[in-house]
Amino acid sequence: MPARPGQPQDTGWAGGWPRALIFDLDGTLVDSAPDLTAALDHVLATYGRPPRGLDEVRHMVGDGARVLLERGFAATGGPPPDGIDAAMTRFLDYYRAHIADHGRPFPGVVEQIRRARAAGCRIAVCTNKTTGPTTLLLDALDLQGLVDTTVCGDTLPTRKPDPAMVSECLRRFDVTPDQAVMLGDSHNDVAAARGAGVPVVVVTFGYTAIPPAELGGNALLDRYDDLPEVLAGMRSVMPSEVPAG
Ligand SMILES: O=C(O)COP(=O)(O)O
Ligand SMILES: [Mg+2]
Repeated sequence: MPARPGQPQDTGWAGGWPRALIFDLDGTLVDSAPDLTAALDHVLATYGRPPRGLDEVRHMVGDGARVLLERGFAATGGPPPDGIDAAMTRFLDYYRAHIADHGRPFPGVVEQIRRARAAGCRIAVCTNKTTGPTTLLLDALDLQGLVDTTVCGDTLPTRKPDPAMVSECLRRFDVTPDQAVMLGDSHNDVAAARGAGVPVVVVTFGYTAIPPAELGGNALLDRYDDLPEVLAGMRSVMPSEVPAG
């Protein structure tokens, strides 16, 4: 809403919450690495390759399943003999059947989403995962009802780190970049958010191989219980909070 002369600018934040929170999925909203590891190691085993295990696989997540598979094969002797598409089919067959055997929303995130929604904030999921597994995962964890829109790795021609997916979330919610906050765990999230002009909170419990503090986010989040405090700190330094006129 444009500010009237002499009135403070309406930034759209209400009750300490922005108008939109844009969540990355793997490593930010859901601790999905154990199921992704099981699926990757299952596929590798069918090719006689050794498992990679959770500690290694968690750092391979964030660029979509195909890249995860490519990384898994690269670490075990090279591409699959029948091609990556055949391996992808095996991966998706297994992953769909075991989408949330172990995966859970990170502690506290559901409560914070409920609080944000009660204050009128809308929730987007912005993930490089494709739409099929994303929908299955959100359904399996009863998150679908808490999410207003999802923009997935196959929604647009480009994926994160390109900013288009984040801009698409803003467009769907009809909000400006400073009325939204992105939460992510990787370089891809920070680059996409920054490219779209959206401030970004980096969670410190995600899957990045780069130390979270070095990703260049606006703030770090160690646990979801701290989210209101972290947002309050970010809001106090946002230029749009300076009263207009
Ligand atoms: O690598 C993936 O499958 C997607 O990862 P993201 O949810 O962190 O974007
Ligand atoms: Mg992620």
